[in-house]
Amino acid sequence: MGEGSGTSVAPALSLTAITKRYTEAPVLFPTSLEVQTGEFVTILGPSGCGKSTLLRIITGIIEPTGGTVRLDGTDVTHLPPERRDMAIVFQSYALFPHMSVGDNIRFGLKMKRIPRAEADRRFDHVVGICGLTPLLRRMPRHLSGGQQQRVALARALVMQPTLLLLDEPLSNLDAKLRDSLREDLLELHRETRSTSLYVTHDQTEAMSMSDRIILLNEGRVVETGTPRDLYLDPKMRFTAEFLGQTNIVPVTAEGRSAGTPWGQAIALRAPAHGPSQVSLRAEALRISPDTSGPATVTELQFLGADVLYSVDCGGHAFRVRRDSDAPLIDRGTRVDISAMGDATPLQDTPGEAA
Ligand SMILES: Nc1ncnc2c1ncn2[C@@H]1O[C@H](COP(=O)(O)OP(=O)(O)OP(=O)(O)O)[C@@H](O)[C@H]1O
Repeated sequence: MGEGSGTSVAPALSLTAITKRYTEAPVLFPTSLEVQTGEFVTILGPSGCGKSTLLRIITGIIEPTGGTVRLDGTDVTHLPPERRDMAIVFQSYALFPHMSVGDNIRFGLKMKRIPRAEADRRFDHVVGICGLTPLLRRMPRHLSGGQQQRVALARALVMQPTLLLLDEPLSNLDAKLRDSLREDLLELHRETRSTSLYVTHDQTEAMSMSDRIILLNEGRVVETGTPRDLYLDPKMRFTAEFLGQTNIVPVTAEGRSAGTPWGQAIALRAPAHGPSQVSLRAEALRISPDTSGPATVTELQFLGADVLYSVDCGGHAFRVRRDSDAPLIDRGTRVDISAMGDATPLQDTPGEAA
């Protein structure tokens, strides 16, 4: 991976107009994406959206119906998996059961005939940062799930692949272990400066780990961006609803301004005309008791740090989050409602039922 002097460096991975049909119906519509060297990118989407299909195409387990896969600028579309410089960590740890932890990690280095001194250097480095030194002589069956996944990760990292693929690697672990391994994964990514493509249906994992998220639905890229951009300023309705909890609010737009069901004019970040929709997060809405207010509290849930209110406003249901140290507002109370900040008009994704 040369740093071209002044010339642009090819992305570690680039997919151009990848399509896939197993039978009649397309599973992937023309899909293009790039992962730059050193990036941590997540492909996020609900079950059945085509994540595994895309991953299998990237690894070379299946061929796409159309399009091109490039690794560091080289076309690998028709190369078998073993000739692609990638390593993959699966949700099932897939360690060799008859080999010790140390031998599992060394296996790939031997297969690739990496010279002894270089192999030892890489092995020591990765084992050290993965915290596996005390476990090197153990057999996989004597390890916990979290430890096995750490070994699988070390086995992949030691190969220093152009691309590290992580296929739902945390989904077999319990919630607490998942949180701590998530932090470890990020630290490892930074320390090894690997280029990582993470695949998950879990929006919390995607938001907390990624430099960028590629959101997939029904075989199409819906939207791509940093977790912050996708959460705070989604352009697509699907994005707004998939990431966190939000209110899809019907508005009447006139250029850069839109009228809400409670009669407030809110600023739009992009112009729109006529009936439109915007996403307003539960924390972006405010309510306060007001006997002549346009809304009524229908439900409240105490969640610890905050209280989630359900509010009815002219037949529309909205959710509003308030700090729990603010005075509680009882069910049945009339309230005034307002939105903080501006909003982006949402678009429906192609193929999505309107
Ligand atoms: N071998 C196959 N033959 C026919 N259809 C398939 C095949 N593999 C997957 N599909 C279909 O392709 C679509 C996408 O499946 P895929 O496994 O890629 O989704 P996914 O996002 O990885 O889902 P999950 O998170 O549930 O694994 C689904 O409708 C699935 O039924």
